[in-house]
Amino acid sequence: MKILTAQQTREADAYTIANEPIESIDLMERAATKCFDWIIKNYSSETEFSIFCGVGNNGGDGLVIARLLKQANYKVTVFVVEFSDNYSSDFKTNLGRLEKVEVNYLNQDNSRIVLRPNIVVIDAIFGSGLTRPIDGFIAEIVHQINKNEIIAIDLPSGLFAEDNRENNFDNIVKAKITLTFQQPKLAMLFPQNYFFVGEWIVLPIGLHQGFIFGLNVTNHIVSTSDAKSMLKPRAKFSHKGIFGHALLVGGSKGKMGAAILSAKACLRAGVGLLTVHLPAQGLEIMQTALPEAMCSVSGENDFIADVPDLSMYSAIGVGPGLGLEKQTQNTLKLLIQNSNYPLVIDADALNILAENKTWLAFLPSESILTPHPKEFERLVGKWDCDEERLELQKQFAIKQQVIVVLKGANTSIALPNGYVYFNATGNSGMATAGSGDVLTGIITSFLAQGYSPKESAILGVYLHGLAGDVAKENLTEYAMIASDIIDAIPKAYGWIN
Ligand SMILES: NC(=O)C1=CN([C@@H]2O[C@H](COP(=O)(O)OP(=O)(O)OC[C@H]3O[C@@H](n4cnc5c(N)ncnc54)[C@H](OP(=O)(O)O)[C@@H]3O)[C@@H](O)[C@H]2O)[C@@H](O)CC1
Ligand SMILES: [K+]
Repeated sequence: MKILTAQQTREADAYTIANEPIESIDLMERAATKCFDWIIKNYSSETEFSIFCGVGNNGGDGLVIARLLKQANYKVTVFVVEFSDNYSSDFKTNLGRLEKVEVNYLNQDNSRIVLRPNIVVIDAIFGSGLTRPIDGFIAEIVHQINKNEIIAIDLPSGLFAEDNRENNFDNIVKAKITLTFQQPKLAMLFPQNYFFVGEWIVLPIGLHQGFIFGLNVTNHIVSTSDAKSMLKPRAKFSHKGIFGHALLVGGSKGKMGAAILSAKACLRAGVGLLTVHLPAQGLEIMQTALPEAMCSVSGENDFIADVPDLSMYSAIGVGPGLGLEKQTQNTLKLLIQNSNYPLVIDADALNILAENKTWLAFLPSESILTPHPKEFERLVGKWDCDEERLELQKQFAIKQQVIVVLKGANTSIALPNGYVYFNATGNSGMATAGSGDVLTGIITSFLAQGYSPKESAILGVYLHGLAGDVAKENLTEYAMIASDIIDAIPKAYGWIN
């Protein structure tokens, strides 16, 4: 699904109004009704709401929600934040339609409000029309409402939809929930903004699909239907050769578990055959822990010191538990030089690359690098904010012609053409030892099965997160461990299929 900028959203609104066609006031009614429907499903009729409305169209949404909640017998008070006397036309119309609701006007001379702690605030002060950081009396209002539970409409007021580098973070609404129209905004996907956005929920409002289809957009969010459309059916009359032969290179003394987790995830994700290249001491461990995997054994006992014959494999993943021995580093160099197709590179393999940046130029194009933020920092240096981090990620992917999977909440996947796909599955329980090794196994599995590098990265990250969500349902995010993510892969497949 495309992530439109605020400007593109305005264009999509205008195009929808002109070509659906629908009156602007009716589109507002449709959007706000979606919010109302969500609110009444999630808040009992005992709830008391204070709705803070600006005088633009975000405020107009707030007024429609106030009217509908009042009609449904909720207790509702409206506060109009008069930042301008230039009311939008749809705001004016909806103010006229409001009946039997107390309306208070707040401005420069009168910005005092008293809110009891149990009141739920609906924030409709600013949406996508914000043009500068909030200050003055509006900032005072924001500070006061921030003490209460807040549902933000479209965006938390004060947060820009994309870039917040110039913003004043003291004066932004801190929502518990953000009900956002049509698609998440880029700023909602940055971990730094979680504090303001809370949990975001997308409410489709029927913007013109043909118009959105034609837009050139670089940022995307992976939806369930995107994942479904990528997943290939498994033919009835198939044999294991059809589903590829993956090679995983990993393991060292004390870190053999990482190779096992990766290997098991690779098999669970559906690869036909798997060989793991291991230090000699890993042979018995792997054969006992995972009889389905074949082993190729390095000459050294404690670490990997040579590259196996690569001719029979359809994909290679390297890194889990690899260690940083000098001979292992040379092995990685040879692997990079000798591989004719993209590699999946993780963990210690990334750390070795960070120490030997000249090797980056030799990576097979469309190789998939899967760093967590600290590993990415070792590759590209420090950043000040999430906007800058995303820029660095895109630039790195374009310059090296690789795919960068930057792991974290809303893992982002940057492609060699600069396009970025954000993932929305997964949860904090996945921040646990071995979770990354599982991801490497899954992505390598998809590559070996004949998925393109782009599909392997996007689908791999999606399935990994979804398996984490399945595991969370059964085990809570406190208690789950990496093996649980692997065990949940079958059910996660069931959710996509
Ligand atoms: N039909 C549609 O299009 C639909 C739109 N929808 C809804 O409309 C929302 C967008 O509405 P919008 O464009 O009216 O912008 P909104 O955020 O309400 O405010 C704009 C006003 O704020 C002002 N202003 C900005 N920053 C300021 C500041 N720091 N301090 C003070 N003032 C400031 C700015 O003034 P200016 O910058 O011109 O001085 C302008 O007057 C969108 O988020 C969604 O909720 C949905 O109903 C679906 C259908
Ligand atoms: K808002």
